[in-house]
Amino acid sequence: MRQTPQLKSSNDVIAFMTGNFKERDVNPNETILNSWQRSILKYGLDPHKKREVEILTSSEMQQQLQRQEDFLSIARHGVTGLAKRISNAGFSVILTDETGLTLDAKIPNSMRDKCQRSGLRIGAGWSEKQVGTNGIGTCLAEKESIIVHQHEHFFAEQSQLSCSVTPIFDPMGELRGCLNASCLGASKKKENQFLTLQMVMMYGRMIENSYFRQAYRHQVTMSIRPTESFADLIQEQLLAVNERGIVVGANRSAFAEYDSLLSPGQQLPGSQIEDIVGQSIDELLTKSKGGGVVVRSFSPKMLEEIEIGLRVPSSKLNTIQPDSRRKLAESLAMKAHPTLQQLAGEDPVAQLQIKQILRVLNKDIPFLITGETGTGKEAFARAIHRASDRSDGPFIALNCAAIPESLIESELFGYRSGTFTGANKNGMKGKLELANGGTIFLDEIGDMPIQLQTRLLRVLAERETIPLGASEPTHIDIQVISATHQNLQELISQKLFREDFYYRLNGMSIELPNLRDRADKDVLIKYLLKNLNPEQEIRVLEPASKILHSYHWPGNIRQLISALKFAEALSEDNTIEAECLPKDIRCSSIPIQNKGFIDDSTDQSKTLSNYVGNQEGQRLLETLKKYRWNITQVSEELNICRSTVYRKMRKYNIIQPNEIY
Ligand SMILES: Nc1ncnc2c1ncn2[C@@H]1O[C@H](COP(=O)(O)OP(=O)(O)OP(=O)(O)O)[C@@H](O)[C@H]1O
Repeated sequence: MRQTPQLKSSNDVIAFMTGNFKERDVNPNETILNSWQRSILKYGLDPHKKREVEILTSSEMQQQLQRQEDFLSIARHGVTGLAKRISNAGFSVILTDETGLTLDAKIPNSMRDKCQRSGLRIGAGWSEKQVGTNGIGTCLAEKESIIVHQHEHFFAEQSQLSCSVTPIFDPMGELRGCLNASCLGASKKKENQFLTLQMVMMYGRMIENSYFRQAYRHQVTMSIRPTESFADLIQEQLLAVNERGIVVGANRSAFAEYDSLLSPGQQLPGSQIEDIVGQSIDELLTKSKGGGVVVRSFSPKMLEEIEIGLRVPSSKLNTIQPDSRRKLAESLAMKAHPTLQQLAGEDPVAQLQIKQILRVLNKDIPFLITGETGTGKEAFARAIHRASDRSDGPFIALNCAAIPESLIESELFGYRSGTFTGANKNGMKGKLELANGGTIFLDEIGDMPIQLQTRLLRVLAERETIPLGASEPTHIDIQVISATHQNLQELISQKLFREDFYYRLNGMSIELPNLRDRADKDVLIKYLLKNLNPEQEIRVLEPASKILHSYHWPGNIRQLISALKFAEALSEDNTIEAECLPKDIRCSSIPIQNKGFIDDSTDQSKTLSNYVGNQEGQRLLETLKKYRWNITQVSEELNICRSTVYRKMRKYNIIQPNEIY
């Protein structure tokens, strides 16, 4: 095997890369160069060493597929459609998640063995960190459509592949995965792959658009195109509007089309639909007969005639009178975001909380919501906004854990034109400015980098923000709601969270109960089933109800919703039997009500081997919770190694909060 020289300076790295490219007869573009640089410097990879693609075991993959069920069912048609068109030409089609893990693969039969050997298979990990420069990993890192052709791949093992890949974003603009078409032994010319890339991009956009429609299925959505124009799927502009005719969502094409046409300070989300398409929501509903007919209108923004196709989330809208339409639209929107009263259900603790919230509402008091994943922190924040005097203003959410630390600052404060090279030339409004007159929801606040806590603290005290690159501060009037599943007091003691920032955020704290502790599970289940299927009353039979009551619900209400959806789909005669529930819930045998069977009195009793079957799972779950899911501490307490903790967690279907859904 060849030895790679020591690369001490960036000049060494450049010389090393140049040598490799020359040897391979590759003329790399900037994307490939950057990716090679990352592979060497960031991930410490060596192109002269052999590197196989890592494949998950089938049980690990099973878990991943369950977690990604929603994404997969949305993307499936796109993957199959693309495969139908290009598999005869020898292409394999691959769908991955945002980490580069292959979730779905359509491989031409004749090439199955070859492709499997090259790692074109479900369960294969294609991140740059794992295999250096490659179509999938590099597309995910760069968040743009790319071709990685043959010897541009970092490792020789992949140099037979030519990959055309496009990223897939969810309706909130978050990277969700990518769609890839790969072929083995293509012609040497990279240009021959350009058409394939166009096709992949088209199907990628179609997946994003069905994702958009699925996410906004409870809202009116509209597809807009210039009259008489040739239907171009990549260009399909989609908008979602709420019951007051305010744009609440837009797909990539709509953003690209309208954002530059809006007046300074105006943003697409938050705009009145009338300003965009020249008709109010009521006019559109009436003229389209509740969504049945395409409406023609003159767009004051595009300054041309457009056609608007509406999708209205209930067939009832076709038959009712225009003036009652608004009421129905309102009730549909309510369903998408429950009110405070709906959230409280009949849980006495939650009802008391609501009373207290209503007492302090509109008094400029920040709320801090805590609770495990899926307990409804965001739902509560939205309901508080909706109940407040600011309900007509924007509700802007920032998930501090979901975006890289380096981007939080610009997301929050925005920047003015000319601040960064490569950034939007018109600058970007930060979330704080966007939330002006409304509410900002800072989700997973425990993940806010400490230096930004200092900056945000100042903004909240002075009610002024200075975007990056701006000279003048902008006044802001916002309600702040933050949320976390972490113990902020503990973060404070570890010096990871500022105490003064904590007090600034914690005007009133709202601690949401875990689902397993809620006293009104039956009422909640009834409410959720009614939401899932307003037309029919769904009954839950006693054995199924018992399981729903005794399961430990690590994913709380979100997991319950997903279990009920699953059960409803399998139910017959509107009756949910135990067999209709997802297997992991049916088979999870951790009887949480069976308290007291664990003897904690001696140190010896802590050892996991003292417990058998259900008791072992129960003991593990309790220890995990006691140490807030710190696996090292749990392994020490239970006297087992870390990998055994993970293995046992899998065995008992124990899922760490925030790892699910
Ligand atoms: N009390 C409730 N009644 C009915 N539905 C609820 C309730 N609380 C939450 N939900 C629903 O449960 C789902 C998950 O809620 P939400 O996203 O607000 O949880 P979360 O605590 O913010 O989760 P995470 O910490 O993982 O972001 C949403 O669909 C929400 O509408």
